[in-house]
Amino acid sequence: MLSIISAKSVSKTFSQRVPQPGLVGALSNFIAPVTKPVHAVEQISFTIGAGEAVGYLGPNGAGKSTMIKMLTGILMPTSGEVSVLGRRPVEDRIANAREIGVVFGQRTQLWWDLPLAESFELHRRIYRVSDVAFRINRAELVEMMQLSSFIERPVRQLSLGQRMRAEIAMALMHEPKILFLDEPTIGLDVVAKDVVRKFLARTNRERGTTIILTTHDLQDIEEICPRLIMVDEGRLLFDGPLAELRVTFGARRRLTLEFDGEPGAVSLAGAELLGGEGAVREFLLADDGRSLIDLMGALTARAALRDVRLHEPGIEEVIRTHYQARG
Ligand SMILES: Nc1ncnc2c1ncn2[C@@H]1O[C@H](COP(=O)(O)OP(=O)(O)OP(=O)(O)O)[C@@H](O)[C@H]1O
Repeated sequence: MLSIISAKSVSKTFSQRVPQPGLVGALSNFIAPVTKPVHAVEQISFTIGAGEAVGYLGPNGAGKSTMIKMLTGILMPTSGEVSVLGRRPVEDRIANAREIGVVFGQRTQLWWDLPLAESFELHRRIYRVSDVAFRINRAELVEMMQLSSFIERPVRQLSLGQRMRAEIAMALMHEPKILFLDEPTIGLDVVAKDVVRKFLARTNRERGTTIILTTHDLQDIEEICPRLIMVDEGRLLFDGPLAELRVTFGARRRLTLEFDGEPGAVSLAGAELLGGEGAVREFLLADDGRSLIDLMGALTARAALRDVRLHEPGIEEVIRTHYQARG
C-alpha cells in the first residue's frame, strides 16, 4: 500500500506559563513570566497508506490535536519529520491544503452569517473546483448528509449536528485525498453521531478517501476505522487493529461460578480467586490460552455447579483499566 502520511520521531514541546501567586507574582507574571515545557507529542512514528481509515485515540491532553495540527500544516514539529503526500505540511501549506480536507469539531470553517449554500460556493472558489465537479459533489454530499432542508439557512441558526454534517460535506467538496477530522462527533446526539459515522465509513469505502480522525469515543473507531493509534501523555501506546488491543494490554477474562450451595474452598487451576460470597465465586483467568472446558475439568468444589458466566472485557474496559492503572 502506498504510504501517503508519515511521522518520523515527531515531538512537539510547548512552553507554558506558570502563574506565580501574590502581588509580586502577578508583577513577575507580567515582566518575566516563569515557563515550563509541556511535551505534547513525544517521539511518535507511524505511516499511513492511501485509503486507510485510522482512529487517533487518547484521553484529554494526550496530544491528539497537536498531531493533527502538525499533519495539516498549522504547527511545526519541534523535532522529527512529518510528511503528507510527499510534502512537509508547514512549508507547503497551500499545496497541502488543496489536497486535504480538515474538520475541527470545536471550530467552524463555515461562514457564520451566510446561508450554508454560500459557504459551499465560497469554498468552491477558494479551492478552484470546476463547475461540473462542484455540481456533482454538492448534489451527492447534500443528499448523503441530508442537508437540503437547511441549506439556505444561515450557519449560525443550525444545530450542532446539522453544522457538523455541513462541515464534513464542505471539507469534501474539493475531493481531498485525505480527510482529517478532530473530534467529529463531539457533542452530537446519538442520531447525528450515527449519520456522521455511517457517512465517513462510506466515504472511505466508496471514494477511497484516506481518513484520520481523533476521538475520545471508541465507537467512532469501531464503526469507521479498522486501525487504531492510541496515545497517552504524548507517547504512542498502540498502533494496530482494534481487535489486537486486548492482546497487547493483556486483558484477562473473568469467570463467575454459581454453585448449588456454599462450595467451601474452590480451586481452579491457573485462575486467581477474586472473591465472592454465598454460593458465588469469581475468578480472574490466566492469559495462557487454556480452554474453559479444560479449566472446568479440573474444578474442585464441595457443591455442584449451577451456572457459569464468562466475562470478556470489552475494548472500552481494556482502555479504561489501562488508563486507571497508570494513575
Ligand atoms: N498552543 C499551546 N500552548 C501551550 N500548550 C499547549 C498548546 N496546545 C496544546 N498544549 C498542551 O499540549 C498538551 C496536548 O494538547 P492537545 O490539545 O494536543 O491534546 P488532545 O489530546 O487533543 O486533548 P483533548 O482531548 O482535551 O482535546 C496539553 O497538555 C495542552 O495543554
